[in-house]
Amino acid sequence: MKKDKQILSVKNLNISFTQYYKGLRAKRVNPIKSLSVTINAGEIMAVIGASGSGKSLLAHAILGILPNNATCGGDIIYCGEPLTEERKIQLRGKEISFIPQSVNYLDPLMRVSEQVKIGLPKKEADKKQKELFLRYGLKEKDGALYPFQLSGGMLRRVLFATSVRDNIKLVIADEPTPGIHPEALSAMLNQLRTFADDGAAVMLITHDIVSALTVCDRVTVLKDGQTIETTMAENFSLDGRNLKHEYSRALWNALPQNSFSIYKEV
Ligand SMILES: Nc1ncnc2c1ncn2[C@@H]1O[C@H](COP(=O)(O)OP(=O)(O)OP(=O)(O)O)[C@@H](O)[C@H]1O
Repeated sequence: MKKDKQILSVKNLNISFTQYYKGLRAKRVNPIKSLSVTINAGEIMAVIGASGSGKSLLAHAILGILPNNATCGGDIIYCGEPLTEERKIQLRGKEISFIPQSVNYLDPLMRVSEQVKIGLPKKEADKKQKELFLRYGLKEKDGALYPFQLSGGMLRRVLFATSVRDNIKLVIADEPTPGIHPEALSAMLNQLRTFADDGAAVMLITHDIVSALTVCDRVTVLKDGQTIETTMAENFSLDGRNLKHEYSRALWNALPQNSFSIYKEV
């Protein structure tokens, strides 16, 4: 895929909710007012902002998973065409990959190895699932477990592994890395870079801007449901301090780059 081609363009997104109380329409709230972001092929865009600024709602609007009481305005263009609700359903889990913030997206009644296989070509599913387990430090025996039997950090890795598929054009990663081991962090950030290097557009929603700056190309800042800044990662500064320059390079150098030596089965 040609790099620099625009994959995603969100223009003037507006989301409001009708809230009900005891079955009666009570009031409308409008947390997303005018939010715009574009992401090109080959690019990782970090989306940051305070809690409640609208990061997850942006992701959910793109993916078509807003609740029924939401009204959504503005334009979402994907590969040059409007991303209709029907196309969202068709492309989700195929061309459009989602790494959700909540581990509740995992099926509580399905063994984790089966969940990692969903959407993989049948012939290669077993082999690929084993590769993904190795890459994200999951042990073979973890595969036989159900989500409630895994630790929080392990669940994050399972969620991440379910997002790695062939032919992905857009990745929406909503806070994929909280509370995980440095080796898993390194593997996940490397995977996001690989998605982009293979031509995908990647949206990385996060509060961990120092980690994000190790891999992202640009940063979009949201405040109260609006885009207030989009800048190159190299130039991003907070209170006058250039974070990439001062911290992210050091973090990247400190992260383990050998995948999961300590997890390998003996
Ligand atoms: N179903 C809903 N009904 C009413 N308001 C909602 C609904 N879902 C989200 N909101 C509101 O929209 C705002 C943005 O929520 P969102 O989840 O996008 O925040 P966020 O930036 O992802 O926060 P965090 O960093 O804490 O995950 C919040 O004020 C939230 O309360």
